[in-house]
Amino acid sequence: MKTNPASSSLETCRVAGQGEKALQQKTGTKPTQAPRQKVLVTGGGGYLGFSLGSSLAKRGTSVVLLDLRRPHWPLPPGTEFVQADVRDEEALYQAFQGVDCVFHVASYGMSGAEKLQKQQIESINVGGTRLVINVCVRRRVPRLVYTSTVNVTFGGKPIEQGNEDSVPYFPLDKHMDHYSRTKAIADQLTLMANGTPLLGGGTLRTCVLRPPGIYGPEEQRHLPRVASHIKKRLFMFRFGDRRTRMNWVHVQNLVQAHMLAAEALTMAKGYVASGQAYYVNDGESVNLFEWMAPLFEKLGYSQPWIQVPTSCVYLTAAVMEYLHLALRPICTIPPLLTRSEVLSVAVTHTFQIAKARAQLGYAPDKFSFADAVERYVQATTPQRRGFTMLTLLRLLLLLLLLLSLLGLALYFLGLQPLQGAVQLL
Ligand SMILES: NC(=O)c1ccc[n+]([C@@H]2O[C@H](COP(=O)([O-])OP(=O)(O)OC[C@H]3O[C@@H](n4cnc5c(N)ncnc54)[C@H](O)[C@@H]3O)[C@@H](O)[C@H]2O)c1
Repeated sequence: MKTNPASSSLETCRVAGQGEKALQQKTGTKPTQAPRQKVLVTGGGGYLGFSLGSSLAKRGTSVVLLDLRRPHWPLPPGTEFVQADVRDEEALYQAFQGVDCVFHVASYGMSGAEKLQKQQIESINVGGTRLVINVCVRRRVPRLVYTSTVNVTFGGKPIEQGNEDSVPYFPLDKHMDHYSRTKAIADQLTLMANGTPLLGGGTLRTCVLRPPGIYGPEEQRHLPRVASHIKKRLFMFRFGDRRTRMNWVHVQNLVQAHMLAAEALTMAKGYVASGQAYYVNDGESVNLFEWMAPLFEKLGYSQPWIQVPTSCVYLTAAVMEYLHLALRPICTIPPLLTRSEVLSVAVTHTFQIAKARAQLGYAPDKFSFADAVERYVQATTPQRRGFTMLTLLRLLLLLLLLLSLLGLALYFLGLQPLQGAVQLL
């Protein structure tokens, strides 16, 4: 993985707890060498969490990766894996011992079928965050960085070059998916916890980072899913205006932002990030279908060429969501797309990173999506296929399915999903 030259060293960011400082004054002792810093990353088995933990460990920090599941990758030196649930307070209490900074990265329900598991999403994203905050206070962890998302302010209405002051939280009751709603609650809980006194002395300082979609080598969530849809010829369709824009962030840029945010919660940096939110992205706005062009190219498939009205795609997504829920007791049919995913593609939502640049010193490196695709294609067996009769048959079947789903939608759902579609027209 490419190293990040722009990220500054975390060795300088250890903040002695107030009790520790008092002890030094009392005894008149001065530490000759700063003790090794220890941080904990929840969701440390996931893509961002593991990349962050590995980068921190490379800089000499002792890292605890806490996750329900083991990382796919071998643990690098300086890291320790703790298998635990962020909803298990006792497990968190054990794991947070001696930790200086918690990066709360774990979350659930971001994409695909997970998106519809409401209870699970709520208990992990909201309940888990509450416990993480409580245990920081009980364990005297002075810094907490929360990985939020742009979805806390984006709910399907256009946002162009929004910033932390210009765009308010999207109303909680209007969010189209539970993931975004619960991330918004967790984002606010984290910011509200800023300034909480720690048990036994000191103050908890918190901040939140709001990234858009994450990409990079070996990314597991978006790229393989989209690639599999492309290989099944489901991405012959495109929708949305060609002028629609969104941001992306390379994992290493996001790692850089997390490290800088942790540093900016220290006295050395005047606690500048204390209680602050930051949008973080690569500093570029792109159209999704143009941005994904290298993926089609490298997989050997043609670009999506059939333009479908967004309202049709939205309706189909609504039907697929309802079907998924209705059939759940019998079988699992993961929705190809959810309504909020359709809106993410079809509605412009771009954000400035000026605040992160100015306050954190964030300076995104230039990365290309094509490189991530190259790595993905090398790791999988590319299968180039021609436009055969079988493909044509599949396409016809798909069109038939879309039409039947539309019919079903009109029949069963009445006007509710139609209203959303009409707004899009
Ligand atoms: N991937 C994106 O495009 C994207 C975009 C915006 C924001 N984010 C945010 O970035 C963070 C990391 O995303 P990622 O792409 O690395 O996701 P990921 O799914 O790879 O990682 C999340 C990790 O959280 C773990 N987890 C889930 N429930 C848990 C629980 N109860 N206890 C402990 N661990 C649990 C999962 O096992 C997983 O390893 C998340 O907070 C996400 O909301 C991601």
